[in-house]
Amino acid sequence: MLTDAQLQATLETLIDDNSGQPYGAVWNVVADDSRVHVTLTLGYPAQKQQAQLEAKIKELLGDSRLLVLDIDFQVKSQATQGSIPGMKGVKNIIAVASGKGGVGKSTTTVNLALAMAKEGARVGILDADIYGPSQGMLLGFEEGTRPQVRDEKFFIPPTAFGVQVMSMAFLTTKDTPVAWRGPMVTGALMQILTQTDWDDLDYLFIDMPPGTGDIQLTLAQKVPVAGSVVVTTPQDIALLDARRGIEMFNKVNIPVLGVVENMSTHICSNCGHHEAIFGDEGGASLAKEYDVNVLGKLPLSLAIREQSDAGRPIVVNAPESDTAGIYQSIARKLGATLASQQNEQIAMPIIGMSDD
Ligand SMILES: Nc1ncnc2c1ncn2[C@@H]1O[C@H](COP(=O)(O)OP(=O)(O)OP(=O)(O)O)[C@@H](O)[C@H]1O
Repeated sequence: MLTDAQLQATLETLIDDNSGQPYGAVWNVVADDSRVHVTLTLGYPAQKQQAQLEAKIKELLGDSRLLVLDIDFQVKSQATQGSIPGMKGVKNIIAVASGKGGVGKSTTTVNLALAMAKEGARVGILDADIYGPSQGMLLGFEEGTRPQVRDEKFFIPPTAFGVQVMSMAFLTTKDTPVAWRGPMVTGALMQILTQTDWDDLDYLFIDMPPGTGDIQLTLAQKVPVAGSVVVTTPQDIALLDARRGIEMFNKVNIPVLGVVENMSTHICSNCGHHEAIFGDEGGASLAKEYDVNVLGKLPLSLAIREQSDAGRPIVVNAPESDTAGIYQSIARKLGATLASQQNEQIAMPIIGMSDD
């Protein structure tokens, strides 16, 4: 029988699918005659991997004793671009952007946020897509939803499926934002961001306005972002636009944690056949050119659209579906990539809420 130290050393060599690297020294093993109790402490949440990891560990150790696996995690605040002070109540802000509209950025944001919450994290969404705020609809909020206000100063974000949500749409009528000019938009968004009473979030996802114009650039400079995700479709033109998205983040020193390729293949609803109508290497070549990862590819799927439209995104509506599994995998990879930045924010100054 292997000693605890030997078991631990073996586990350290196991490859973490989410980072592509060995797990390393994140294991603690305590064994007796009848059972092996393994605790894994990660820098990102991975609760949904419990069964899969148990199977991998059993196979690797080849030990006949009962295996008990606890997966713990501790999300750390990563540094922000130019060391901008972080936000109170939020460990890491992740900006989700696209070079152009309609590629599925909002759908990707909501499903990734919900997937991250299912992995065990505390998650929020800020809908900064001023020209087409859709997070309220995607999460099934009634039209006219308004946040509660505390001390006449702070918004308490409404929650859906355990995720805290704020949107410009909760504060305006349908026609208001159209007339807004750039500086007003960024000013209003910064105000919403800093005046929201975010409650102890590991990750706050920002659904950015589509495109790479002044508003997006100003937001990327002002919001204390730890990392970004660029959503693209495989068509060439969208990829060209996605390049601009990556370049924008590079310009302001925000790490691009990865690319999500949306509507990547078509799945026939009759026979289930996958077809890459727009080619299947677009995201990969983009990622190679800019040295970023493709975090995952989502199919063009009727279920994604229908369930989003119905206010129950697929990750909560059909959590065991293959598509929900892809979002879970992307969420974990995103968390692992962010945690591996080795850029932890130390003695973080904080902006935003205060009770003074
Ligand atoms: N993988 C997918 N399969 C099928 N439909 C999808 C998929 N992803 C998004 N959609 C649908 O495409 C439309 C556009 O998606 P979404 O609103 O998320 O895009 P967006 O990039 O945020 O758009 P905008 O730039 O206008 O905010 C929606 O009707 C959505 O349901």
